[in-house]
Amino acid sequence: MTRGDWRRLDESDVRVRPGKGTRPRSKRRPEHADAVPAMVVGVDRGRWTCAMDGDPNRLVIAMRARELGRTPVVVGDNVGLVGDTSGQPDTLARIVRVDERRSVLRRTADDNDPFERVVVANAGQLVIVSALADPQPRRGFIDRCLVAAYAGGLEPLLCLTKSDLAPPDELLAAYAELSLPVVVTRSDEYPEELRARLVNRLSALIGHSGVGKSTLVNKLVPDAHRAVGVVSGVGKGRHTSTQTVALPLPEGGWAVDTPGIRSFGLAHITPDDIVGSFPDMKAMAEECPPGCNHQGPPDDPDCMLDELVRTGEASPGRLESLRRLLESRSKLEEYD
Ligand SMILES: Nc1nc2c(ncn2[C@@H]2O[C@H](COP(=O)(O)OP(=O)(O)OP(=O)(O)O)[C@@H](O)[C@H]2O)c(=O)[nH]1
Ligand SMILES: [Zn+2]
Repeated sequence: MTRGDWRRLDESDVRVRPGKGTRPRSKRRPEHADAVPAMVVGVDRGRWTCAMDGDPNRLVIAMRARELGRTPVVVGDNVGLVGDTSGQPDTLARIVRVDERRSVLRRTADDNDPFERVVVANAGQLVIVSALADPQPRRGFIDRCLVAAYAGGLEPLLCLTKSDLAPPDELLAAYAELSLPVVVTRSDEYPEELRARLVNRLSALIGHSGVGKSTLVNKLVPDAHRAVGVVSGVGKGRHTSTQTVALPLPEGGWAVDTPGIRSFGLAHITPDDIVGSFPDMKAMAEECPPGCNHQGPPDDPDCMLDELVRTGEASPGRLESLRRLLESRSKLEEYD
């Protein structure tokens, strides 16, 4: 997603958001025909930092136009801006359009906020950062991240850090059957493979505190602190350490740090939402009885996925891995 082609992934973006069929459009369209495209890279108290044309060097601060009401606008959203888009100090543009999202990462409702919320839009990739030791890896957490990724339309990438402290073999074996890309890093080596996988994409990074996420981000985005500073300067000086921000990668693309996400919204995800991300399973799952949870016998004795193993189209381990994920969807929160 270098500048210029950052919106090309889905041309349908250019349309006004669908789903408002009853409202006459003729009134709104001429007014916003001049709206310029931008990507949201930071949000702070009613102010959105937007990169014009996806260019990290052309940041503009915007408010949400009144006509959008409370339409959520989150990091990664592609928006249309009108008004003062000069980016000069003390100027404010208006967001008049939010394009349809290609993917969504949701966080769970919590005590202060009963609604599940989208925290990152349009990320192509979810980088699940887990240390191999100190802190110990937590399979339950990784599984829940995978479910959130598959259901939200993001490709997962497992990033195992601190390989100087423990070998990755056991975890690699646990996820081998999911054909999931994995990179292994240690802080005394440059994370070359990870860098290559982030170029020209919008990637969200998730991981527990202490796994080495900041260490990685600081290597990948040499001026990360400055970039974050730009965003925090926007909303009257508040600390942004708990904010989700998109950091520009030197070669193009963005890494979205998500320090604010403590758990994922998995409540409304169905087994089919997850199975849909497995091309080799999807078609067969459509042959299952209605309401099949794809767990196999005894709960789902007629699940057709077992057929894939019988015919040798899928390995028993792969089906088992998928079922473990399906199960983790309904498990209690393990992410603190
Ligand atoms: N041995 C070893 N230590 C590492 C490695 N990467 C990071 N650390 C250390 O682990 C600790 C946590 O690293 P951070 O990068 O701050 O971790 P984080 O995930 O950003 O944690 P928060 O800042 O709390 O969100 C620091 O003391 C790092 O020096 C590594 O590859 N090997
Ligand atoms: Zn089934």
